[in-house]
Amino acid sequence: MFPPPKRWSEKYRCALRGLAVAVRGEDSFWVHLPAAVVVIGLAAWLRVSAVEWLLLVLSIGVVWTAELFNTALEHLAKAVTREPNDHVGNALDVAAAAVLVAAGAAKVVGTVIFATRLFGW
Ligand SMILES: Nc1ncnc2c1ncn2[C@@H]1O[C@H](COP(=O)(O)OP(=O)(O)OP(=O)(O)O)[C@@H](O)[C@H]1O
Repeated sequence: MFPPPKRWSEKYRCALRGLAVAVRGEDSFWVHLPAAVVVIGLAAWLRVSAVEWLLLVLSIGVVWTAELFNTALEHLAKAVTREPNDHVGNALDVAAAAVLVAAGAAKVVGTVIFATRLFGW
């Protein structure tokens, strides 16, 4: 939105628009979204503890946050140049690595919590 919004309600609207832009434009969200639904459903079914709920919600939030920053960088990169550029390439690869790290950590958290409940680890 330009000029930048002054009121908080407009700032929230911008943030929600950003979320919609990212979810609509980025295929990865169509993996993250069902994954989050499955994790929440499984957590409810297995009646995980409050601390486990917090870890799972935090993990989902960290993955989504990383993916949102990654998407933001992709948009910025396209605005800066469409030509091959080593710095742009590195920036995009580092942002993608952030998603990979967050998703890997979330996978470990989910596996440990659910395996403990399902198989009594
Ligand atoms: N301008 C550029 N200069 C150098 N490398 C680039 C550039 N643009 C993209 N790349 C390389 O291509 C990779 C994918 O870029 P980008 O994420 O923008 O593509 P995409 O196909 O839109 O990805 P996604 O499917 O995640 O939206 C980057 O990680 C980077 O390695």
